[in-house]
Amino acid sequence: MEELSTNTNRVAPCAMEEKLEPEEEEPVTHGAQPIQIVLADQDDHMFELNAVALEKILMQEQLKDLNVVVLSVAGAFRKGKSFLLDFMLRYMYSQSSESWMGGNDEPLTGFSWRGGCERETTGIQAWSEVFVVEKEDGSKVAVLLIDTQGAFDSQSTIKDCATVFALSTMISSIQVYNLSQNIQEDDLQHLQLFTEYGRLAIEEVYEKPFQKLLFLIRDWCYPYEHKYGLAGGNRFLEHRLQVKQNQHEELQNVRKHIHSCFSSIGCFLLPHPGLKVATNPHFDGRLKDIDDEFKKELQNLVPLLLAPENLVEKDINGAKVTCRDLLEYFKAYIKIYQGDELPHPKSMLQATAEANNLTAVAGAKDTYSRSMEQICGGDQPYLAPIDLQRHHEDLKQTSVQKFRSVKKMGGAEFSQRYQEQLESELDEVYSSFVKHNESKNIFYAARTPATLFAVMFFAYIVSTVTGFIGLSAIAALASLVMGVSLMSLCAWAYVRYSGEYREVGVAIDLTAEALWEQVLKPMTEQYMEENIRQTVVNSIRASLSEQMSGCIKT
Ligand SMILES: Nc1nc2c(ncn2[C@@H]2O[C@H](COP(=O)(O)OP(=O)(O)OP(=O)(O)O)[C@@H](O)[C@H]2O)c(=O)[nH]1
Ligand SMILES: [Mg+2]
Repeated sequence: MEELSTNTNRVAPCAMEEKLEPEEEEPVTHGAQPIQIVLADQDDHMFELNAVALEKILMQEQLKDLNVVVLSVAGAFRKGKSFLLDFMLRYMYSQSSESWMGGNDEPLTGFSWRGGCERETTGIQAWSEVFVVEKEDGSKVAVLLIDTQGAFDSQSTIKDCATVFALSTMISSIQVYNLSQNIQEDDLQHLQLFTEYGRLAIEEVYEKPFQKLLFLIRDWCYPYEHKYGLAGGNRFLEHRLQVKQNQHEELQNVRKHIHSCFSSIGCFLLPHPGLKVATNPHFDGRLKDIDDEFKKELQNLVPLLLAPENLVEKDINGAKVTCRDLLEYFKAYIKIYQGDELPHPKSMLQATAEANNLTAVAGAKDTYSRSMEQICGGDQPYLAPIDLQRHHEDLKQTSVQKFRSVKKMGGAEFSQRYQEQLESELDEVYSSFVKHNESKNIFYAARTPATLFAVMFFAYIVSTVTGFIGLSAIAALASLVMGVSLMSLCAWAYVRYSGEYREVGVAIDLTAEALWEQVLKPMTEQYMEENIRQTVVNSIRASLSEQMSGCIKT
């Protein structure tokens, strides 16, 4: 785990040249305000970049070519993210002073924060003032502070939460993962899911796609086990993220994934700020209402992230990113999340239920295919179509029954969709079995040459008769048809023999089939019908005349 140290240095806040509309009427700090750079649409769950506002922040003349440091705070909703960022703002505005935390009676302003159980921040907000910090080597960097929509509120889908978290991880160089009381396994699983969603959007992934991650545990209640602050936090995290030999693969994978995503991971344990902060509706952020222990640790935490020597410049694929570049990256990343190319992250139950149902569909389909293979597979002889259909219906029913008998998550209504999918997939498999079976029918196989022969014979008759009576134009046309049919027949025979030019063979088959279906088959059927009719009429006549002669005799 990386050890961080504190220090102070010169800072010049750089306000936007043009005043931007604040998102809401919130108190402003030093004439600056939070700017909504990513807007969340509540109804269609889409995110939109406010490119104009972001451009105004990042493309200021004195900033655009400076390397950028982006600190973003993300995590579950209502856990004090915006509150913490406002202390960071205080530090950035007055870090030369030891008393950067401000006076005891000063209300806390900046990013909008409040008590209560309903969410406050939506989408992604940036502080309109970008701070220019001179590092120890004399180089200047631009520091941008970002606040994000809290995850897991009652209005956001898992995809919304994943999108905000992934965007925050992708654009930041320092990501603060704000947690409450402990690191639970589901916190790690969500981090894995969300960072994977971010990694998926990056085209070329080098070894570690993201930079610094700080687990910030609020309301830490176990200082007797691991002390407050970075050292205690890092020891605790080391213990939590340890990959052990006898650990279940699932637990190992989460840990390996997190290690593989960030180049530096740390943890800070922050004490509870006191009951006034947590429960008093009139608390407005004054230091006098906050517990001393919390203030002491906060005094250490903020410089660990934002002191000049601790600033981590944003780096993508080994190249430093300037404010101007960051704007372009932001535009590109948001486009990916607006498109359809990425899979939709789902809730654990939904993903598990889908996997259960898909496995049951695959199992049932496999049973059907294996049984059908035994009935009409490659080695089996031709089967009468009516028998084939009967087998299909029986096996389809067995297969659906098998699907229904497998225990699946998600409920009956959910699995009905998969049953329908199974039925339509079975019908598709059946139609390919039908084609395969037909190809074994010698008459079916001979249909193309028979049709071509019939055409040639008919054309020969027409050509001879019309030639004889002097209709030479029609005779020539009939000879041409005969020649084309003969050539088609030769070509078809060659394709069937050699297996080359298969598309020519398919075209000839299709033409012959059309001729068969449209002309020859109706003619044959008509002829057969006529024959049958004639036979029936004759037999009725015969039996009638027999009866009549019997009557006359009696
Ligand atoms: N228990 C506890 N409460 C805190 C802490 N820090 C701030 N709060 C309180 O938590 C409440 C919510 O603070 P916000 O900063 O608005 O929380 P948020 O995480 O930004 O919330 P959303 O914007 O809705 O995601 C406020 O009443 C704060 O006083 C902390 O460390 N522990
Ligand atoms: Mg907030």
